Amino acid sequence: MRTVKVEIDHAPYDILIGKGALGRIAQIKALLPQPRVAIVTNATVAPLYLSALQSQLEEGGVNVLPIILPDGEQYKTWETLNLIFDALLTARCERKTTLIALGGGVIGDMTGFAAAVYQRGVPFIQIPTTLLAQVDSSVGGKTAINHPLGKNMVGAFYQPKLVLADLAALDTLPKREFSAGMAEVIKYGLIDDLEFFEWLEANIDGLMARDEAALAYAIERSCQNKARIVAADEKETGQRALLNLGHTFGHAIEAGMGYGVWLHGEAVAAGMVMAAHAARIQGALSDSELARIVGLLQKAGLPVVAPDLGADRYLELMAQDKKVDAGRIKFVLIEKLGQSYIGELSDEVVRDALAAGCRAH
Ligand SMILES: NC(=O)c1ccc[n+]([C@@H]2O[C@H](COP(=O)([O-])OP(=O)(O)OC[C@H]3O[C@@H](n4cnc5c(N)ncnc54)[C@H](O)[C@@H]3O)[C@@H](O)[C@H]2O)c1
Ligand SMILES: O=C(O)C(=O)C[C@@H](O)[C@H](O)[C@H](O)COP(=O)(O)O
Ligand SMILES: [Zn+2]
Repeated sequence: MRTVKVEIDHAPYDILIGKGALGRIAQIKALLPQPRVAIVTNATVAPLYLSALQSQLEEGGVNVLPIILPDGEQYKTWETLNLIFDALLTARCERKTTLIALGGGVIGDMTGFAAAVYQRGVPFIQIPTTLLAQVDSSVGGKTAINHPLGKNMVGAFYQPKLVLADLAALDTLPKREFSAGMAEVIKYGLIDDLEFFEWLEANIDGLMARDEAALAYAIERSCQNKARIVAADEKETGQRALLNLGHTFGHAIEAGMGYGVWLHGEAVAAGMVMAAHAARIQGALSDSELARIVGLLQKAGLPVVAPDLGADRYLELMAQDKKVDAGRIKFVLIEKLGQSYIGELSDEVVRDALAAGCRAH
């Protein structure tokens, strides 16, 4: 079992990565202020992993309330969040009840938000079951729901007490969802870890074949990168925004196409290609470096051409981005291969990058 430590000073916590992490009941129990948990999951994950977790907790003397939500990004809403509160209140869950998120990023984001606000805050634990959730959404404490006008528009920063990333859970993950997780993995290489980007180029076949050692390394390195960035800037007053590489374009794709049509990771992949085009236009990337980024994303089974929503529609959607400051859109930009920064783009470069990102390669 690999352990990554997240050192946010008021709330340090561990990320355990490895086969069997889901069965680390002692670690969970040690953190419970009261032997009572609510496991929030969805209709797809429940039949796969809920009963094993629930029975092990119950055998350990923990009272378990399962809450099963509908599955899908389109359900990351106020209405679904309310189902969690309805269940917690009906079962008279108290302030010392711990919420456990068992599922992908949608479940993690909603459970974290529910934990942040239920009775003004209860403890929560992340048990991520998708690759994306294991490398990204379960770590760092961003929680949210979507709004028809924009992604993750209502939420809170609220850290989990523990993250259990069980590699065995990935065995049941559909290929398309696995690829979506790879987008966020590749993102870390492009943000500030050229060595990891090159390791990914060398090991992409093994990763796509879900080789256990390669996967464990990629998840650990991704979590280390995320933990380092979040520890330096938990509330995104500066450098944490680097984790948004490809997301300004990507969130516009998700909202513009209708939540759930493009998976988050797919939209981020096409968004990173748009960011790479902007860098190419500005001379920060060569043609061959742009081709390396596109090639790696393609080998990971990801789309590299964005839907053509029209530049004006993209600009309208991107104007809702949470990084907008005094009306100006801030982008995560590529300085060179393996190094990114936060900055602005001229209207002309944005339009050229949007047009290039929507054209076939
Ligand atoms: N908080 C953050 O820092 C952060 C970071 C990245 C993404 N996100 C958010 O995460 C969400 C995307 O997460 P996701 O890609 O995990 O999507 P998801 O939660 O929708 O899960 C993807 C699909 O896989 C299913 N699934 C989950 N685990 C499975 C398993 N082990 N076997 C079979 N099927 C399984 C789910 O039911 C779902 O149908 C988006 O809402 C995105 O905005 C948040
Ligand atoms: O943790 C972060 O910070 C991230 O930006 C990680 C992203 O992968 C993730 O999609 C996040 O939810 C996006 O945040 P948002 O603030 O743009 O909604
Ligand atoms: Zn993301």
